[in-house]
Amino acid sequence: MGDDWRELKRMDEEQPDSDTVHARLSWKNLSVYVNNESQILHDLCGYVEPGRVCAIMGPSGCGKSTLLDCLAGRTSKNITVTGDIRVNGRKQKISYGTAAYLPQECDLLGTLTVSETIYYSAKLRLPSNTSAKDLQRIVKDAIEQVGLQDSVYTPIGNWHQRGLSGGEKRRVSIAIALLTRPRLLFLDEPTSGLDSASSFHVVSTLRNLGRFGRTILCSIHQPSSEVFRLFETVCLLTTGRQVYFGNQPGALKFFERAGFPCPTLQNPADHYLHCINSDFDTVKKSLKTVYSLPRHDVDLEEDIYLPMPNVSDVVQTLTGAYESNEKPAVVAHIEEINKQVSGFRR
Ligand SMILES: Nc1ncnc2c1ncn2[C@@H]1O[C@H](COP(=O)(O)OP(=O)(O)OP(=O)(O)O)[C@@H](O)[C@H]1O
Repeated sequence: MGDDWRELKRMDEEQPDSDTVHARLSWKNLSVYVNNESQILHDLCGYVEPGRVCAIMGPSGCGKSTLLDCLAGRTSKNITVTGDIRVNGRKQKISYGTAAYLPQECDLLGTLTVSETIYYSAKLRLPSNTSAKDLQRIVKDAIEQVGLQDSVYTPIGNWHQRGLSGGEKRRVSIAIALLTRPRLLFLDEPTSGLDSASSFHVVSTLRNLGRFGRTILCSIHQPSSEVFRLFETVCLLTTGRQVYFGNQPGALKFFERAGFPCPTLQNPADHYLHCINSDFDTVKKSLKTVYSLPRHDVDLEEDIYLPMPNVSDVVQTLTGAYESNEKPAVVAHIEEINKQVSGFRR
């Protein structure tokens, strides 16, 4: 921790307002192996520009957290990463304070209030010589950035004391992550377990943080259409392979061109996940058995439940279309931004 603090102090001295220093993150030919044997991510490419919020989406087990962990530089020992990960055009280890990582579950003390929680976290995370005035200012900024000004005296809450809602607790965790003024923010499923309104509030908060020039990446499971629209960039994975990477409206065109247009009035995120989630093949198999049984009073219309061809065929078509039509442009863009930023001071 001592080194981390020194690093943070150095950053503060060198970059008095690190909020204004931007981080362009890119990854190319990124593959990940477990125990040097089985491959769980295959040749992924992508980038996130400052001010943008990128959603990593895909079915359970497709590698969302693994990708996030690799990019944040926090993989476990049995994982081998190959490929090229760059921040502002340079291969570099992401240092303390430059990036913050929010795991799915963040433990907060239920008896403390919002301001106490953030204040004590600031005392622990910031250099020990931070003045009381600066500490107060940083805490106040963090609270304001996540929109918790009206709840500063509310206890976090626990099983026997009523407190914040799930979405508000998630925003407290985001505020804590902001204390070191990170330029890169990684969040593992920040909306898991939240209802659609709270999810919308959390992702809107992230979008707002993007306005300060932060580069934000988060994995997300099944966003509502309102939440999905808040993401500027989408990274769609299935079984560790890239199905789509690019801007969010572009995904609609990509699926349409590949022969799987999103039905009118359907949430695009649901449609994409339906197309690439192989669990649907298993469901179809079991439903076929149900359909073969004599029907009673329930009039099941098979077309409603089984509108798509086999997911494995769809995935093959989509990954092929991505490789040949989209990926070259993604790679060219990565090379372009890395060329541009390599001359900048990071
Ligand atoms: N350290 C590890 N050792 C062994 N297997 C791993 C390791 N990390 C990830 N995996 C495997 O890699 C695959 C992808 O896991 P990952 O957690 O990245 O998926 P995910 O998309 O985040 O899933 P979920 O949405 O369920 O959280 C899974 O099959 C998982 O078991």
